[in-house]
Amino acid sequence: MGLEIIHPNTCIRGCCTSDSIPLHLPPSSHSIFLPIARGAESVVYDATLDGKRVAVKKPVLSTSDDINKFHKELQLLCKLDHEGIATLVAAHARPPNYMFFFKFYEFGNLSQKLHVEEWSPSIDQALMITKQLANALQYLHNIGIVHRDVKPANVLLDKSMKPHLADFGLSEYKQDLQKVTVENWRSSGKPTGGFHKKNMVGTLIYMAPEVLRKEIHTEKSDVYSFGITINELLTGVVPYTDLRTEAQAHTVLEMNYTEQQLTAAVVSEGLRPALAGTESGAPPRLLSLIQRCWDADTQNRPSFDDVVTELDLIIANNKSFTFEENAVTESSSDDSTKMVQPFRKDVNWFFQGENILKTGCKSDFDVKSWCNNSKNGSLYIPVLSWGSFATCGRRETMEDTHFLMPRLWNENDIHVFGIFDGHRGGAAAEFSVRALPRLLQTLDCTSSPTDALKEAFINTDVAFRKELDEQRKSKAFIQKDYHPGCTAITALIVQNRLYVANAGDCRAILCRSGCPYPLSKDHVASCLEERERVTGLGGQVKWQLDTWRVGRAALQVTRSIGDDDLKPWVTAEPEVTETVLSNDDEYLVIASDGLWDVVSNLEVINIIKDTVKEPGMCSKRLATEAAERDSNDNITVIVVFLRPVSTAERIY
Ligand SMILES: Nc1ncnc2c1ncn2[C@@H]1O[C@H](COP(=O)(O)OP(=O)(O)OP(=O)(O)O)[C@@H](O)[C@H]1O
Ligand SMILES: [Mn+2]
Ligand SMILES: [Mn+2]
Repeated sequence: MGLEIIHPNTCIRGCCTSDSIPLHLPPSSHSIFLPIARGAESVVYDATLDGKRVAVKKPVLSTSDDINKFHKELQLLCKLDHEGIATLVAAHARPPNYMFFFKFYEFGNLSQKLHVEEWSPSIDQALMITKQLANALQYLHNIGIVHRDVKPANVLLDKSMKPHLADFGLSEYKQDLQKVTVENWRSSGKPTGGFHKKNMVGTLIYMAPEVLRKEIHTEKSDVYSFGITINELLTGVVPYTDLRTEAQAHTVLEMNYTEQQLTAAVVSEGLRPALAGTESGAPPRLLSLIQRCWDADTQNRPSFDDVVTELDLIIANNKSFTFEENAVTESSSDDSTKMVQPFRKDVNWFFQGENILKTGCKSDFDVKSWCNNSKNGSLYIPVLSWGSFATCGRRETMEDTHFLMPRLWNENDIHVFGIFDGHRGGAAAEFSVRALPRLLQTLDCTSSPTDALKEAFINTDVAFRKELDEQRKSKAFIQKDYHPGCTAITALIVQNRLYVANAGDCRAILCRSGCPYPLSKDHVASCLEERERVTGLGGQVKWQLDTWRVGRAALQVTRSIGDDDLKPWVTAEPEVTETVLSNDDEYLVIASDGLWDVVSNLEVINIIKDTVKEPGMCSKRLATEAAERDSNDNITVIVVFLRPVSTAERIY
């Protein structure tokens, strides 16, 4: 910053000083714009300082305690200098304005990224974030500071997805912890007041048992919160909702802990969030590190020095895993290679799908050609909100996957959503959920949306089968009769037009003027048209057991990605419908057959009618209903509202 430091560079009281960070600023140096977040104790604004974008944190100062707290936080921030910690670039610490100026972190906080944007990091990204965060905490602990509020909402991400630990509002020096803990709990004597209200609510799920028991907070309490945070990063699941991994969807959905019950369970029953599975691509050593971090006994938790050492080993092994995935495994006496061995037979299909475009990724596609740019102001543009819910239901494994990609290409009026329902294993669904949206974004500029969707489906199928073939050839433990596949449905919204591409028996419907309006047709062998298409191509369809089925594999669906033993009959070419949206269109429901098997189109509309009008809640309600009706399949539901919903309808 070219900002001049005005001497003496101190706060009004003289207790905060810095050689490099300006502590009072001329009013002309900065402009403050809209708030980006309202925290419990501050409002954070988008702002510029000396021409550069910054985030300004203005604490709510209502008592003299609040002002003391501001000075304490500033003193502390002036001492910190680490790339894994949000950088304070300036402060203003004189009445009437008390403000912190931070470097602006473009990608917001990790909690938003995971749960609002539903970002799911690759294992390499997750490991990078884990390592940087551990480095930052190691640095803090080594200079004698305990953060005390480690959680995804306090991890800010920059453009390259590097994490920066923020929010030192609760931090303390180690030597002061005992005193502070006692004071804090004493002042929380009032049932709703003080520390309890401010510092407990919202962060409860990251708090270590000793903190919940109101015993002394130590630096090991940060280790616990770190463990919970990293597990959340790997699973994408908010702690204790555990929804993606539970077998009995309906009982879990109704399991609604009160804060007290949760506290009791964490403290005395050792309850923890569901640990990430190896299907997340996480090395088993990382999973066991997480468990050690959240051990009930502080003595069993590693220090951050230990965490960092262990992470270095895990990352080194992970590299050899991802780069040598196809290599022949040779026996080796090296200990670290042995750890990796059990992993090599599991191909990470998410990862394979993600890497589809490593080479030849061109993006000269001018998507604007899809939009109607006429000055005609009467063009109807739906206002979207979206949510999803996925559960494995009564099955033991989850073979459904889905993605939500609103504002594709950063275009306000282009959005894509999709569901993949795997069969004969999850590989095709895992591969496709990453590959298809990527392929869609790199098509050449002449395609119409309909053709682009068709091409994306077909290219995904070709790429998946090619990858499978390569895995087979490289003797990567894949059996000869392994022919995974998945059905796929994708809804693309471009301004007022909705395109639904479907291959298989997922389904999308629109609620138009209160009635269900189908947007896709199920491709199953019991449908005469499809049966004729398959036999026309020389494929076999036979009545077996209870229904029509295709080929030796006896597949019920007639279109899919993968299923290479049934190509070309079971084609990946989707049928695409185009619908012009108007103000009559309320919402879109896309789901895997786990829902449609037991809930009809009309019932879906009726269920949403008496559910809180929030898309995530509606999705969950539909999936719960299907689970309760004994759907014996995985269930994935996406709900997209196409009109703004009034607050009254939301709260209800
Ligand atoms: N430098 C920054 N760049 C971008 N966004 C930021 C920045 N600092 C804060 N934010 C946003 O503001 C939110 C609140 O910031 P912070 O946690 O520092 O405030 P707080 O009032 O202490 O919040 P809490 O309610 O967690 O106590 C962050 O979660 C983040 O979304
Ligand atoms: Mn915060
Ligand atoms: Mn805070």
